[in-house]
Amino acid sequence: MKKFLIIPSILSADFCYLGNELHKLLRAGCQLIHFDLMDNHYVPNFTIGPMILKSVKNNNIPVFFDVPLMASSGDSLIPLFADLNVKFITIHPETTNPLPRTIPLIKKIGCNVGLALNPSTSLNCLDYIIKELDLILVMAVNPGFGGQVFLKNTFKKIKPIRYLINKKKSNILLSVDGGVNQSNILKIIDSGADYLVIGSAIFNFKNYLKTIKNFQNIFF
Ligand SMILES: O=C(CO)[C@H](O)[C@H](O)COP(=O)(O)O
Ligand SMILES: [Co+2]
Repeated sequence: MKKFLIIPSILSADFCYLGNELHKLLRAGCQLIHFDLMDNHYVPNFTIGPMILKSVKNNNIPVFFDVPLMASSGDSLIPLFADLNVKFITIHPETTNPLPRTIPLIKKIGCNVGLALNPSTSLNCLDYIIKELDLILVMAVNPGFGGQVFLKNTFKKIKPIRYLINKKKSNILLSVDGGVNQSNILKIIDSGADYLVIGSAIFNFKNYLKTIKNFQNIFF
């Protein structure tokens, strides 16, 4: 059976009870949490920033974060995430300096490097940079909102990336984000995803433990 990990996308959580939401996810076995930073400029929505992660850390909630920077001034935000239990900082190539200048900023603060590919972003941007990456985040929706429909063309992107990673015998993780649910998760895993980022198909249900177990039992 292929190994995969469910990564809850906190965008769909109830922010009034964020600590409680994180504890519920921990009880459901999720330690890595996807935290989209949105600036209402690069994407037409606004979320939360590093202050919240600081509060999570100060309250000793033992989670780690994958932080996609959906923000126009992506580079200037990177240092703000140092020492906040951030495992991956994931950048959109459209938002940064040339990637060879941005990637060292992420490594400097001890985080792993993720690259996000929007539905319209070509795979060509991987050519010169793939060996610097720890994670490729394939966006299956246009970034900005939870609860959108998975774009079927995404499969045409997941498969060649998986092929490329395997060909290079690389450990890069392949993550898929947007519109993942019970009816498409199996096909997404079969196409080669390691991480499944899931928002509404977890948070729309009361019992996260049961919902996440149902996703994990998909092979049985
Ligand atoms: O990056 C995102 C939106 O830009 C979210 O992570 C993504 O949409 C997850 O939510 P859902 O599973 O509800 O689609
Ligand atoms: Co996301």
